[in-house]
Amino acid sequence: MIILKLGGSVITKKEAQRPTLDHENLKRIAGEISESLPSSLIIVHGAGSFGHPLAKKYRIGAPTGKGELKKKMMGFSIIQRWVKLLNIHVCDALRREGIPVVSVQPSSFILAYNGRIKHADPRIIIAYLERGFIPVTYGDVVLDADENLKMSVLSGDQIIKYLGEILKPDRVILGTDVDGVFDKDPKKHPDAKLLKRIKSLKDIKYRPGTSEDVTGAMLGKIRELLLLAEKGVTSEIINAKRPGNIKRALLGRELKRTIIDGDI
Ligand SMILES: Nc1ncnc2c1ncn2[C@@H]1O[C@H](COP(=O)(O)OP(=O)(O)OP(=O)(O)O)[C@@H](O)[C@H]1O
Ligand SMILES: C=C(C)CCOP(=O)(O)O
Repeated sequence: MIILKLGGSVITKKEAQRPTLDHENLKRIAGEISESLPSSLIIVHGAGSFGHPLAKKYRIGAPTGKGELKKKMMGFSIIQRWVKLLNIHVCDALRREGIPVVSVQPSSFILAYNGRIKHADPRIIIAYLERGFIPVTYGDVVLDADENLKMSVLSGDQIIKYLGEILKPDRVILGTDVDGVFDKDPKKHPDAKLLKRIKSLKDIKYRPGTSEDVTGAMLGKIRELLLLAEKGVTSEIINAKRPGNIKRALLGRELKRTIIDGDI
């Protein structure tokens, strides 16, 4: 079994202020997946410009101020709609390649407490997998049992950690828009060096998030993957913007990447 994440930085134009799909990348990646389909696959995708700017605008995941609840609930409803629409685009692209996808909406079956998954039922995903479907789930907004927060943002990366821990897949592959994890942000520092392996957060010298990414960008991702590694599941981050990389990764071929295997 493989769990594959399609990063929001790949399938959307993440810097856009409005939700904007990257049709070209999505179509190409759907084709690559169909050419290298493993016998058991779960796809998780990020939100990119369909989620992060709106989650920031409506302060989802931040304490709810006096008189703010109604506005936040409207925001929740709007974001839930946009990420669902992105999921429809992703599923459509995969279906066009003949892949029997099934959409799994996190906000309809996951409850969080303080931003972390508190209650969920993975049995539906397992049942679809057993019948040969390819479940496609995604970063979403969810209800939060913390009375201050009331709602929070659930990243696709946290879903990967959750599912990885339970399902113990053979491989966990995260496709993003850079070749892996560098010692500093490669988009800002041309001299950044690609790290082949990460065992701890200390391996990254310079760790800013991005102001527009509400789930911690690369740092948030690594945190989840290190937690997953503690449970004995290794993961890898690859560049899904480079044509052919998803296919190579799914087929287990050589490519640039960072392996996250923690202190085990
Ligand atoms: N040390 C680092 N190594 C690699 N990338 C980094 C680093 N620091 C910051 N980044 C940034 O992290 C970004 C990738 O993380 P991001 O969370 O945006 O990916 P994603 O999973 O595709 O997005 P989404 O959360 O929308 O699904 C890169 O575009 C890169 O600029
Ligand atoms: C911003 C929202 C709604 C989900 C974030 O998921 P991610 O893009 O996987 O971090």
